Amino acid sequence: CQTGEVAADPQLYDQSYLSPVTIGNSELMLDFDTGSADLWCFSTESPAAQSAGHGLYNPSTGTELDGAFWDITYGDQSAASGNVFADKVVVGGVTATKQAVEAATSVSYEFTEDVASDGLLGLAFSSINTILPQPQTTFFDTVRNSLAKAVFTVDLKKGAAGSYTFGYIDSSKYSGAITYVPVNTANGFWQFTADGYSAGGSDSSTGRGGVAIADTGTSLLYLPASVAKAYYSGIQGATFDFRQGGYTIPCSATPPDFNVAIGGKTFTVPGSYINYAPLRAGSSTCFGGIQADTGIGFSIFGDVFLKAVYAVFDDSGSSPRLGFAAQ
Ligand SMILES: O=C(CN1CCCCC1)Nc1ccc2c(c1)OCO2
Repeated sequence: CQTGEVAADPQLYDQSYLSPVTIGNSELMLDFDTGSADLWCFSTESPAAQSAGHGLYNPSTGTELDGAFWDITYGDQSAASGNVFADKVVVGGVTATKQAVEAATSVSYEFTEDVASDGLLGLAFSSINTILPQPQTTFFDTVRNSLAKAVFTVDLKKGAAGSYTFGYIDSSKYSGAITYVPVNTANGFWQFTADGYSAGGSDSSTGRGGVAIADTGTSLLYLPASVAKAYYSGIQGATFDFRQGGYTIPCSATPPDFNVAIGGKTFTVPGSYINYAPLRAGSSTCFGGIQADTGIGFSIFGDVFLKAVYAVFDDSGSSPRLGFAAQ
């Protein structure tokens, strides 16, 4: 019965969180992403112009999956593609002896520029793995039956190292009870329904809830346009800046706390988390941590929300469920 824990190191402004993973005989820093289902990394096959500064996987330790290839495009239109090897992958002591490791032969500039990240480790459902002609399992699905309990947990923090655990829930990491809600796996995401939202101390709702996904790979909190609009209407100097691609606020603002009702419980995102980051170094205008989910099709509970809670991704029962507790 395997269990394990690995650190989640925040990158600048908590834009993403990176964790050490041993693949074959190299240790790489990967972005654990509950919003996708591919484990891919920069490799010795990647063009040098794209992989400069990144840790590389050397497929010589693996066994090539003949004829298998992968090609993924994320919601922010970043992309990567390549071929596939079966190799040993170890995360916090939890070992998958033959994990599908997707070696990149091409990546978009967003990944080239993010020199701290050597790739992604997908933790969504294997139904959306992009390997063709035969999709392969995520790391969690590969090791699931060998775990003490078929769960992983997410404990991200603002500006500090958090952790992911596999195979167990750590009661020292949260307060109060864990509130569980059912997950709809039809789209391959950890998808659930949020009941409603409100701002500040008031219980004046900023809007009804809706369909949402828990996504560690997305930095911000994308909500229905009406909820985002109502939230920013309470902040002096807040504006929707279409050139910046979303709501901005004065960096000097103190945004109100943001409350989310899930499973009949209310979880609070401190207002400071929503004063996300200066548009550019030294700017006095900041990008908002809450943005509209217009065009996405569902809300995205990314890191701005997840770093305010302890989250349990539970596939140990008859159907998957998500648990949330106050941190
Ligand atoms: O693409 C992502 C997350 N993605 C995770 C892998 C690394 C690159 C970023 N999130 C996302 C998903 C939907 C979106 C969006 C962003 O912006 C608008 O719609």
